[in-house]
Amino acid sequence: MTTEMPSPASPLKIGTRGSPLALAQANETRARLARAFDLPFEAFQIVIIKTTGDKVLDRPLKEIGGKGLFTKEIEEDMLSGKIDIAVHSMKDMPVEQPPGLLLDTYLPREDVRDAFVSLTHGAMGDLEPGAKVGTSSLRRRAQLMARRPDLEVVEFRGNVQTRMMKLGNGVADATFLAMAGLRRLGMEEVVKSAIEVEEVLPAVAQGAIGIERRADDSRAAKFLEAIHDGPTGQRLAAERAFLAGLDGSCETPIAGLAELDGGTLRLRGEILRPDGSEVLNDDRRAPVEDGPELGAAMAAALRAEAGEGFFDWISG
Ligand SMILES: NCc1[nH]cc(CCC(=O)O)c1CC(=O)O
Repeated sequence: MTTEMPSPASPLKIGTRGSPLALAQANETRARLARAFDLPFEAFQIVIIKTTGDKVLDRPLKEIGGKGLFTKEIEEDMLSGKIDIAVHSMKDMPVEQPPGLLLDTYLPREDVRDAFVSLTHGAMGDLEPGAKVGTSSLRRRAQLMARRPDLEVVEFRGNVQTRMMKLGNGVADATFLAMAGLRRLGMEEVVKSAIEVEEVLPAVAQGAIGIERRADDSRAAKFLEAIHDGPTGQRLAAERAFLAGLDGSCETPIAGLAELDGGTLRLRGEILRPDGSEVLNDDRRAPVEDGPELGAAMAAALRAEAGEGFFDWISG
C-alpha cells in the first residue's frame, strides 16, 4: 500500500484544544511536519476541539474528577476519523490510552523546570511568611508546603493570561508555571527566576509534547516517525513507568525526571504527602534501554518505603 500524501485538498487533520498553549504546540507540530516532508502548511489542518476541562472553569480540576478531562472528546474524534492526530502536553496525559490509540511520538523536549512568577517578588526565598502562592497543582502545593510551611497556598486555575491578571488583582503574590509553556507562548518575560530541578523536581513529562494517532493509521505513523525525538522517548518511558507504578495521575503529588548521560539514564523521583509533611526521594541509574524497568523499580521502592498509609492519605 502506498501512502497517500496529505494535500490542501486532503489534509492530515491535527486535533487540539483551543487554549493559546495548545494552539502553539499544534502549530509547532504542523510546522515540523510541513518542513520534514517539504509540504505546504495547508496540507496539515488544525482542528480545535473543546473538552470538558475547557468548559468547566469554576471548580478545581480534582473536584471535577475523572481521568482524561482534557482528552476524552479529542480521542473520540480521532477514533471516529474527524481528526487524524492529536497534540498533547505529555504532563497532562494518563499513562494508558484507550484501545485503538497510540501515543508514542514526542517532539524534542523543552526546558523541564518550573518558573517562579510574580509581579512583586524575585524568588521563592523573597516571599515573607503568610504570603500567598497560587497553584492548582497538587505536586506544586505539596512541594511548596514541604519547603515553606509558612506560606499560604490559594487555588489558581486558568490559562497564563488569566493567572497574570489574578496576580495583578492581588489574589496571590506569586505562582509557579512551567518554563516550557511560557517559552512556547513567547511569555518568558514574566519569569522572575527559573527553579533548578535540584530545588523543585518537575512533574513527570513536563516540557514534552506528545502526538497521538490511531493504531491502524499507517499514513499518520509514517508522518509522525519523521518528527519523533528518540531521546525524549527514552526519558519519558522511564518517567511514565514510574508514574504508572504508583498508579499516579494528576491527582497525586508525584514528581519525576529522567535525564540522559551518554548511554546511561538517570531517574529522579519524589512522592509527597499532600500537605508536604513527608517527602520521599529516589535517584537511580540504568542503561538507556531499561527505562521502563528503572521507572517500575523506583515506584516499587518508594511504595515500600511509604507504606500503605501514605497512599490512603492521598486518595482519601
Ligand atoms: N497542567 C497544565 C499544563 N500542562 C502543560 C503545561 C506547560 C507545558 C509543559 O509542561 O509541557 C501546563 C501549565 C503549567 O504547568 O505551567
